[in-house]
Amino acid sequence: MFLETIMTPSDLKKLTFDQMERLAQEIRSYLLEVVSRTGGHLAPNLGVVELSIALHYVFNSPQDKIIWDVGHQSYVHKILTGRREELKTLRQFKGLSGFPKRSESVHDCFETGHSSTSISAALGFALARDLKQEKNSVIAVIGDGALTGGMAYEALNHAGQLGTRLIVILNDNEMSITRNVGAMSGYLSRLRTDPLYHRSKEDVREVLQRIPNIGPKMFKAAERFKDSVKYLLVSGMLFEELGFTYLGPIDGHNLRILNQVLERARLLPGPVLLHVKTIKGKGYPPAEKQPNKFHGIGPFDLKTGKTRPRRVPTFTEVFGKAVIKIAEDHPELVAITAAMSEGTGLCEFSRRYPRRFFDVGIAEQHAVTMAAGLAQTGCLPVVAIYSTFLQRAYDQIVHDVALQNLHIIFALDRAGIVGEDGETHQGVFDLSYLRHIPRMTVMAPRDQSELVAMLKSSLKYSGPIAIRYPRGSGPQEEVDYRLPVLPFGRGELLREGEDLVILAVGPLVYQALEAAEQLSMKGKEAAVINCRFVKPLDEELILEWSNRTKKVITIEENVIAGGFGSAVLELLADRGFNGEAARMGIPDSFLGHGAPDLLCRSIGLNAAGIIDLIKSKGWLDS
Ligand SMILES: Cc1ncc(C[n+]2csc(CCOP(=O)(O)OP(=O)(O)O)c2C)c(N)n1
Ligand SMILES: CC(=O)[C@@H](O)[C@H](O)COP(=O)(O)O
Ligand SMILES: [Mg+2]
Repeated sequence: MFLETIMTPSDLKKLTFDQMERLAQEIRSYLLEVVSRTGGHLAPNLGVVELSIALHYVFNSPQDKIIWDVGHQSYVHKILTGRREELKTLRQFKGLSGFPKRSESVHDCFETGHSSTSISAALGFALARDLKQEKNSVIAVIGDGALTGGMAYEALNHAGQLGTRLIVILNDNEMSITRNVGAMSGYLSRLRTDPLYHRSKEDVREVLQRIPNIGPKMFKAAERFKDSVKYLLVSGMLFEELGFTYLGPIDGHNLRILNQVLERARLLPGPVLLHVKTIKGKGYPPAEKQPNKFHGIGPFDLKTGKTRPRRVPTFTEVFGKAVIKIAEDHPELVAITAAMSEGTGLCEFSRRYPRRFFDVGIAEQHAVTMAAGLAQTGCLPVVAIYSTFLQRAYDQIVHDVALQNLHIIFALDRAGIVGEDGETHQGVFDLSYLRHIPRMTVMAPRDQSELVAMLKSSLKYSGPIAIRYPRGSGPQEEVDYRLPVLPFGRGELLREGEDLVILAVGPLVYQALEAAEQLSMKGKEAAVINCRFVKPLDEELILEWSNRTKKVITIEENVIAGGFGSAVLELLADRGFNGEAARMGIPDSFLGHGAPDLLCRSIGLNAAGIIDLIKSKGWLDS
């Protein structure tokens, strides 16, 4: 077993190519053994086994900097940099992160998680190196999906102009999470497959020279239009025009070729783009066949590739069904995703309404402003973007949507604690980054049926509307799709009580009810309000019960700073409230990875935490 001999990248350099090929097989088996138990991003990592080995063979991390775009494909890098054993704790509470983490290793030089950041970061490393007159290499590994993110072009544009030494490795497996989209994807596939694109200028000269009489003249004429010749016949013209030396496309599973071309790239003076062709899920037939399913997967049966069936409908599934039902009666409704059609539940919608479905690629900013154009022209866009990824489009929401007061429905999936994806993916800022935007409506359903009601109600409201809901199954096994339109801005009194009031947002309502039951057994009666609207607040209901009990607790799956609780404190302060209030939510720090209930418990964001808070305030005794 060569795998056990690899503790640092330098151990790799002792191996022959044949031994490295054996190592690649061992790594694949190990990935399958571990990820089938822990869950994780299996297919992306199976696709970069040889590339990761070759990178650490040719370059000298940590002196040479390797930045993994998105970073979901960094498990092999972690195995090669001394974390083979810790991989067994992958994505578990206090275990190894599923993304690069500087606290884990010096070889993780930059943290990623959101897409398309690697080239910008790499350019930063390269420029700092140049300023310090150092000589190390800087490498960004970016996927074809991540290359649909606009930030990548901002960086390519800048790097190409500066001409600094930088290596961008385009890991092209023709997949984002689902099949890749966009004109760039089409260009890359031509680079991969069209023989014409593989010819060099010399080949063209030879071909044209063979044509008697006119051949040489043609070549001279073509020479004059060198761009067209270069564009037509030299591979990777787009990148060359941006100032990069384009190498490839090469087989990303051939260690000898990888090592040879990486060695060449290492010695080139300016920015280089190496186009590498890989197979997402390579080496595990179920993943090769369904790279989307195995992009990010829960624990699964290695023999069958099957995951544990889920009984309770997820918020995502309910959203997907409800938006189709609504679309049947509203031809103006269009649905938009940013490369997350499966994750947001829009696949069936895309099949039913292909002309009313848009997958923009990993381009959240573009998605929002395109929605603004659609809304301005009579469509009703439903923009389904994870809470964390919508952070990318904050200014577009303010500048292109709210300012023009456009009627757009933002479906914020994965809002709240997502769990195993950790800090970069927790959807815990949206209540804070949305509620202060003028004209914005912000809602949070307590369960799947209320999500349906909010979607339907949003048709009757005006302006920009955000509905935020969590990852995974909701509390209901049966969903009622017939709920009536909700009264705008109104909360729901779920329980009366004279001793205190708990104002809860989303599914945390059920933790509040649980706490109220426990308090009742201690002789205290808590009122519980389902605060469906984070903006506008139901001021009347909140003030009534705050003044009545004089003790207020707010609880939300959002950072405490600037969230729902802050909005309530602002209201109470403005209205001269003279009681006591306490906020519960995510503390002012980044929440790591682990199972959501463990993470909630770790910060007391549950019924027990509510009781503990009440005890700490001495409210049980008063
Ligand atoms: C800003 C942002 N939007 C969406 C995502 C979700 N996401 C994670 S990986 C991925 C696809 C990446 O495709 P690619 O870069 O080709 O990598 P591959 O998985 O194919 O190796 C997407 C859309 C993200 N991480 N960041
Ligand atoms: C790496 C990445 O950003 C996505 O794959 C993300 O992990 C998907 O999250 P869900 O599993 O919640 O859809
Ligand atoms: Mg890809």
